[in-house]
Amino acid sequence: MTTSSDKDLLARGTEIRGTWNGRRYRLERLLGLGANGQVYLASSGSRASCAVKIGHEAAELQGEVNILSSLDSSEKGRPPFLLDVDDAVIGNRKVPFYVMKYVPGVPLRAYLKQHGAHWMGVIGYRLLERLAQLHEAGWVFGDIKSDNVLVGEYGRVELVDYGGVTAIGRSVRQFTEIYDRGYWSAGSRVADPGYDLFSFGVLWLHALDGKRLVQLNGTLIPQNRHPRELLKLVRSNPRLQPLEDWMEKALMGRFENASQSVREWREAVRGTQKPKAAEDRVPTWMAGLLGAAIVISTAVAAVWLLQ
Ligand SMILES: Nc1ncnc2c1ncn2[C@@H]1O[C@H](COP(=O)(O)OP(=O)(O)OP(=O)(O)O)[C@@H](O)[C@H]1O
Repeated sequence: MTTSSDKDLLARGTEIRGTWNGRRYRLERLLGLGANGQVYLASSGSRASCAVKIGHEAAELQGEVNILSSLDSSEKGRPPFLLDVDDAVIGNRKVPFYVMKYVPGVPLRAYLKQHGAHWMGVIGYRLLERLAQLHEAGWVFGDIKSDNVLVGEYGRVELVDYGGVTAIGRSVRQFTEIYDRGYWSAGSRVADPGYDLFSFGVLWLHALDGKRLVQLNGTLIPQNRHPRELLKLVRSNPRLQPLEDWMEKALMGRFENASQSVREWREAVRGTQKPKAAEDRVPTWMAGLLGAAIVISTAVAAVWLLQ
C-alpha cells in the first residue's frame, strides 16, 4: 500500500479543479495523512469549509465513496457528508479526490489530554448514540480508533474515515489491530454491533491508559490475547474501574445492541457522579478552584444526564 510522504504534500493555496464537475477547491491546510490518501481543509467559492481527500488509488477511494453515498442515502435525516467526487490534474498526474463535510475537532486522546478525562461520560454517550444510529441503518463503523473520533467544542463528537464501514453480516473491511475483536480472540470479524462496542471499550483503554495497553499488547503471545487481559487493565485503572461492569459487557460481547449500551452507559456514568460522603469531600476552597475549571463540562454533562 502506498503511503504519503512529506514531499508529496500539496502547498497551502494549491487550487485543484475537478475534471468532470469543474468545481475548484483551494487547499488551506493538511488535516491528516492516512494509508489511503491525504485530507486537506479546503474552500470553494462561497461554500463553507470542506475537507478534500486526495487518494493514491482510484479503486480504494471509490470504495470509500460508495460507502459514503450509501450512508447518505440510508441516513436521510441529516445533511449529506459526501459533497463531490472527481479527478484533478496535479502537476502532470491525474489524481482521484472526493469532497466531504469538514469536521472540526481533534482526535479523542488529544482532546482528553487538553480538557481532562472527566469528559469521558459525555463524549462516550454521544459516540454510542452515533454508533446506535449507524447500526440501526444497517452498518457497523468498523475502524473505531482515537484518530477517527474527532471531538470539538463542549465534547461534540463526530466520526471520520468511513473506509471501514461495513454492512452488518459482512466481514469488517478495515480495522486497526489493537482495537480489533478478532485480534483479542473476543469474537469474529463479522460486522455486528458488538464489533463496534468492543472497539469502543478498547478506545477508552487506549485513551486513558494507553501506555499499559501498548505494553500489554507487546508482552502477550497471540494465544494469550483475551478480553480478560483487557479487563485486568480496566479493574486496575481508577478512571475505568467504576465502569467495570459496562466495560465487561462490551469486551465480552454481552450487549444486545448499541441502544442498550447507551442506556447502561448513562446509568454507569451517573453512578460515578453520585455525591460523595461528607468525610470524602475536599475542602471548600479547593472545590471552588476545581469547580471553576470543570464548570463547563459539568453543565454539558448535566444536560444529557437529565434528558
Ligand atoms: N471530514 C474530515 N474533517 C476533518 N478531518 C478529517 C476529515 N476526514 C479525515 N480527516 C483527518 O484526516 C485523517 C486521515 O484521514 P482518513 O482517516 O480518511 O485517511 P485514511 O487514509 O483512511 O487513514 P487510515 O490510514 O487511518 O485508514 C483523519 O485521521 C482525520 O484526522
